[in-house]
Amino acid sequence: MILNPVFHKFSFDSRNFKIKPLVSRQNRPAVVAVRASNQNVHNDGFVLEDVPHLTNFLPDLPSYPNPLKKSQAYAVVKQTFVSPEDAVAQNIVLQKDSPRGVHFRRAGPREKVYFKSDEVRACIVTCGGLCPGINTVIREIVCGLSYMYGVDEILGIEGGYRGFYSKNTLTLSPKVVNDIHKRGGTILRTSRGGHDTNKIVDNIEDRGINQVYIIGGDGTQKGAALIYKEVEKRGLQVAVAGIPKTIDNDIAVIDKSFGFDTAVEEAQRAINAAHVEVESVENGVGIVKLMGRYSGFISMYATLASRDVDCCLIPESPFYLEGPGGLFEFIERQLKENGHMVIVVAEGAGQEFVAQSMPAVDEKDASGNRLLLDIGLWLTQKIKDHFTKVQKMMINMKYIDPTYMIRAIPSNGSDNIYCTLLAHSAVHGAMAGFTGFTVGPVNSRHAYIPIARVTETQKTVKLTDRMWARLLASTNQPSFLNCSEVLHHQEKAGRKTTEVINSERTTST
Ligand SMILES: Nc1ncnc2c1ncn2[C@@H]1O[C@H](COP(=O)(O)OP(=O)(O)OP(=O)(O)O)[C@@H](O)[C@H]1O
Ligand SMILES: O=P(O)(O)OC[C@H]1O[C@](O)(CO)[C@@H](O)[C@@H]1O
Ligand SMILES: [Mg+2]
Repeated sequence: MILNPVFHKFSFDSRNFKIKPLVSRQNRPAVVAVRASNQNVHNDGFVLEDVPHLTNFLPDLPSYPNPLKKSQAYAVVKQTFVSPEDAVAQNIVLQKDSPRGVHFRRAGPREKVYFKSDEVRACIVTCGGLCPGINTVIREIVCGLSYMYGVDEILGIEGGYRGFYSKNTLTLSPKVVNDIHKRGGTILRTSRGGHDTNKIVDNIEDRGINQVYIIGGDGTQKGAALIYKEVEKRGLQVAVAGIPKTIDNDIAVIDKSFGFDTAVEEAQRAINAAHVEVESVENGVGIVKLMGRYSGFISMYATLASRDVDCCLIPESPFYLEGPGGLFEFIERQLKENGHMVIVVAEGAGQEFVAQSMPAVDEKDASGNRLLLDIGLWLTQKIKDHFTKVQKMMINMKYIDPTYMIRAIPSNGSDNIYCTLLAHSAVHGAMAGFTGFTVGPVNSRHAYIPIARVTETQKTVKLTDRMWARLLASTNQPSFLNCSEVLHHQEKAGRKTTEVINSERTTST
């Protein structure tokens, strides 16, 4: 496991159960002793990967009783505050003798806060691509700060990171954000590129901002980590909270990113349209392209949800067209047996094929992300050419690219609830003085996670996990790989990524 210096390691004192700092030995993970039975102290490998706190660099910061104590919303809650000892386990499937492993601090309100409500000046910024639910997160940060903590100074930074120094701010209040969850996109607007840490932190200082809520994907979270470090260097009382956003669901550690379920649901409409089209003609072949740069999660889940998909192609699983076990052979068989078929392809799949048939282009967006070649159009043409020219067989090809339509819709009910939990967790964390953290559910429990932990690797579909096997079993498509090739591919794709992800999730769901 890779440990970053910003990780703070603590141990549980087995007698009074106070968390106390543990001296780090050459940056090795903290292995601590806890009382496993009333007599024996076991070294059972409990590790808490904690997030920074403002008092780490501002030790004299005063604290105050949490105003939630007086909140009508929490008036009858049995346990308003999360115990400081509560931790969320990263691995919940264990064997009798396995070490207890990595834990994160449980998210939620704390007994003490490190900001007086009338001294909070918060800001919210959204960066990177769109995703359903961003407006809901904005709404719930604003309402959460206002209704739970009595904060009334909340600024919206317009147009992503560069908005800190190149745009005016919006004043946000519960009234302003009341209806925004019904709209797709982000009312604050977004951008790629333009992250200048010093200029951003200068601006934070100039505006007297002391809580920064940053909604965005892996790139955004890397930017948030730099902002946190600069804030710490300057010794500012500024809490930096990251809220992970990505439609690709490629953020490590957390169970799932918000908007993902909405995207999978919306993808059903495109898949259904493709199915209706190809079912109604002779030799109909439908292709639906879905988002997913490096991770095929939307495609995999949309396929599993649909049952009208005959073949799903994702970036993690190399495929081939010709010969035994190839895509053409499978299409031919499906057409002979059913008269039609539907293929779902993730936009990042088969990029190496498309690149071979095009003059070399290596374009990047403003954030430095490689721009993808259009696998959907390429595949459509290849299939058409093969069946009409080589097989002398007429096929009816229908290509649907709903990618931006899926990303631009408002979030569904369950994502809205999820967004509320994320926003509230971020607000409670910042008010409690935590900083340099990302929030998110780990095994269904919301946790504060060190930012570096979610940016050190991207989550991808593991071909060796049971979920991909379930998909193959459901579609009965070719796997395109035998077992040894899968492992070889995983190795080529980056041993580190595989190892880290495997160590994050040792169990297959
Ligand atoms: N390594 C980095 N360090 C600092 N800032 C970064 C870094 N990578 C990206 N950013 C900044 O984060 C913002 C968003 O990054 P990016 O465009 O990669 O989207 P993202 O947050 O990864 O979201 P998504 O990929 O889901 O659309 C941009 O303003 C970019 O400048
Ligand atoms: O909005 P842009 O810059 O076209 O980016 C599209 C990319 O953004 C993502 O939606 C991630 O946010 C990817 O799935 C997609 O490749
Ligand atoms: Mg990204």
